[in-house]
Amino acid sequence: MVGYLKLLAFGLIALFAAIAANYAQDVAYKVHAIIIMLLGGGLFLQALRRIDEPPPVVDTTVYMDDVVRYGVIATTFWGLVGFAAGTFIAMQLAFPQLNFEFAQPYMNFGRLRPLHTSAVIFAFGGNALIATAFYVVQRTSAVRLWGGNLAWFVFWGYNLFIVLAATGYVLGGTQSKEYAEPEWYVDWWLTIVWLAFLAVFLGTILKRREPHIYVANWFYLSFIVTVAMLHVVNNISIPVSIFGSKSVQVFSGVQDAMVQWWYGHNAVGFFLTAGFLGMMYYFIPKQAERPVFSYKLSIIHFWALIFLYIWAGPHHLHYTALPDWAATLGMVMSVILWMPSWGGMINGLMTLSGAWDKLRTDPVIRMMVVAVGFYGMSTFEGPMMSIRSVNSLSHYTDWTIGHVHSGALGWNGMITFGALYYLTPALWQKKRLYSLSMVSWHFWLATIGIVLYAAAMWVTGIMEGLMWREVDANGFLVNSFADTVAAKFPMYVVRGLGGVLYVAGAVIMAVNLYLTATRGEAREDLPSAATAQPAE
Ligand code: HEM
Ligand code: HEM
Ligand SMILES: [Cu+2]
Repeated sequence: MVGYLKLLAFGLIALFAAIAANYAQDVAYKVHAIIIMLLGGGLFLQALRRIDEPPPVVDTTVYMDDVVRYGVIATTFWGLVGFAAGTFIAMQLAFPQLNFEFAQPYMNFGRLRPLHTSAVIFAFGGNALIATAFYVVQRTSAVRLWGGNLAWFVFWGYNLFIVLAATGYVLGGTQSKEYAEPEWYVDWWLTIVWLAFLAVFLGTILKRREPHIYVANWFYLSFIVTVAMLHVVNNISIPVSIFGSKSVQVFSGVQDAMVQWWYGHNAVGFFLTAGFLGMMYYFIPKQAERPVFSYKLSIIHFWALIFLYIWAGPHHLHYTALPDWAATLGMVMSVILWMPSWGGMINGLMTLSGAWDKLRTDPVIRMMVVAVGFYGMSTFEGPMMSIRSVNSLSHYTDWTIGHVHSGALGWNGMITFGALYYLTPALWQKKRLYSLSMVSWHFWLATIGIVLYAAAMWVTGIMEGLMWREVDANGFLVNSFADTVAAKFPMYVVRGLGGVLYVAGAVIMAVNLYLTATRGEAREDLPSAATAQPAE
């Protein structure tokens, strides 16, 4: 019966996608319709071939780790794609000739930039968050994921979203909202996938065998719930036609700007921070083999963090049409936010107390510690940049870009690498990583890459901010905009070099993880595979 329903569903999807492809009004929509049509058709054929097969027997007494393994692979893959894209657009800024004439308009900076941001945040970061959330919630609840194959739907559905988003940008399908570029139908699809993610996560928590809900799960849950809310509100728009990608935003003017930055800032707060703190709270104690430094602190900074973040968005809109009181409110909340942010940093770092020697012996721990250090640094810099007078210098300059990447490369990147290094041997039942010296290489390449990136951006950012302000004795501006662009050239090359080092480190990681999975020494005991074990 289920088999026939599947046939019907996939058949209808393929049919409607074919109709949509036929009537498509723009190329992004057409390509997307064709992708869905092929996918629906393929799934239809697969369902047809399996129609008489009994459903496979699944051992429900063990953790559902296959989907996490796929997540680890997807994270590594998208990381490489996103970092390479970042390095390429960094080079485009230094050498505009790289906006190749033959590839216009598909590969110009304007289209590749959102490809980069979405690839690193949503594809790399999102897959890392989904995979680790699935891993952590099972281990800390001592039950298998709720919802059977729903977890697979989340994984594949999310990655389909990524493919639609990325191809859309290159083909010019975008609603021009930063970090929310995908058009309406892609947004709808993500909403469905995200609700399924929430259901799997919450369902697992509800059926847990461990009475306590470990703090990492609090962070993951707040991330999933808040992102759902942000995504839906920020993307309220009316399609111009159901056969085209264009849509019209419901909000306009300063309201639209405020909704956009309420979304944008909280994407930082809940996607790039709360979710990754969930990762920190599980993998650092595990890797260090030490309990969390202060459980009380983790609860206090959790509530403070989620209460404060939601108000801070207006710091992106200083000196705009947004009323001053709103910008001031955002600024004040941002400055206070420094405290709970550092609460998290302190808790992460101090978890190592009594195990500091591991910094010397374990490069994975070193990676995690540097991640937390960069988290602390960017959450000091952020509140500072929120102050109106500081922002009047930093806004529109590369200082912002430097801030972004000390958070992104340092915190999100490094903590994810640490989690991947922990997960790969654990999931492929290996005694240890293939090579620790490769981890060391990765660590140094990435760290030097970040330092080059951030330092170059501080220099260019403050330089251009000051150049824009410079006036002569008569009060005329001294520099034209083009002067500032020319002055930045050397630093843009340095940033590009930083990117090359960062990508090189990630390639080494990918090779190391692959060799760990294929050639690592097998581990016989499988203590973590059974849900009958106590929570860990
Ligand atoms: C090899 C590593 C990377 C390089 C070389 C790189 C390079 C770049 C470049 C050149 C830009 C455009 C800057 C501009 O418009 O002036 C950019 C923007 C951005 N990147 Fe990266 N990136 C890298 C990794 C990452 C990672 C890992 C993340 C997130 C997890 C990230 C998040 C972002 C964001 C959010 C922006 C937009 C910033 C803004 O609009 O203020 N990047 N990146
Ligand atoms: C207490 C924490 C933080 C505060 C108060 C804060 C504050 C700020 C401020 C004031 C800006 C510049 C706005 C502008 O002039 O346009 C900014 C930009 C940004 N920050 Fe942070 N930040 C914090 C932490 C982080 C972290 C940890 C990350 C990344 C993991 C991050 C990612 C970003 C991004 C992506 C932007 C660029 C947005 C854009 O214009 O495209 N921030 N932040
Ligand atoms: Cu912000």
